[in-house]
Amino acid sequence: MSRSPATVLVICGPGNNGGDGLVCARHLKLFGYQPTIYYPKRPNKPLFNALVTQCQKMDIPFLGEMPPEPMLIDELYDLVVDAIFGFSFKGDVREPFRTILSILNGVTVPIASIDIPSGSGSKEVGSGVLPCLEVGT
Ligand SMILES: NC(=O)C1=CN([C@@H]2O[C@H](COP(=O)(O)OP(=O)(O)OC[C@H]3O[C@@H](n4cnc5c(N)ncnc54)[C@H](OP(=O)(O)O)[C@@H]3O)[C@@H](O)[C@H]2O)[C@H](O)CC1
Repeated sequence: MSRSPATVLVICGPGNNGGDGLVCARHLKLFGYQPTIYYPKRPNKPLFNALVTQCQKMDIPFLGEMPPEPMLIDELYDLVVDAIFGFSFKGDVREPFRTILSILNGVTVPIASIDIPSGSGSKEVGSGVLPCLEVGT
């Protein structure tokens, strides 16, 4: 990690894997890291709304857009947390996640995947993102 505090981009998907990402961001902040969240497709359910509120109250920023180039992610963040899809991913990956996964496949900073690498088994993204670490839940 090159910055102090280290910066972490947490990318959250629309299901419980994404919810785990929101919890992860909160804990990162509590442990002194500098998380930023990208959460493009938010289910309108009380649990997820509450998790978002908790992050907002802890002043964790939410990005409005995915950084468009892998190089930009490499410049701004020390680590990416992939909380996009877990075990309920199926079929061909749909937008906006198709673009997101292809950008992630170009980054050189470490990627930590929650549960499993997002997009595993998809034809478009091969074996999914290539994490340096998988964290089971
Ligand atoms: N006991 C446990 O094991 C626990 C695991 N947890 C974590 O939760 C995930 C599984 O959560 P789940 O909500 O079932 O599913 P996912 O987060 O993996 O994803 C579901 C959403 O993904 C969308 N989806 C699925 N396939 C695609 C695709 N090809 N393209 C785009 N989007 C896709 C899906 O959308 P639909 O439109 O299909 O509905 C869902 O929105 C598990 O892996 C753990 O990380 C929990 O923390 C609880 C305990």
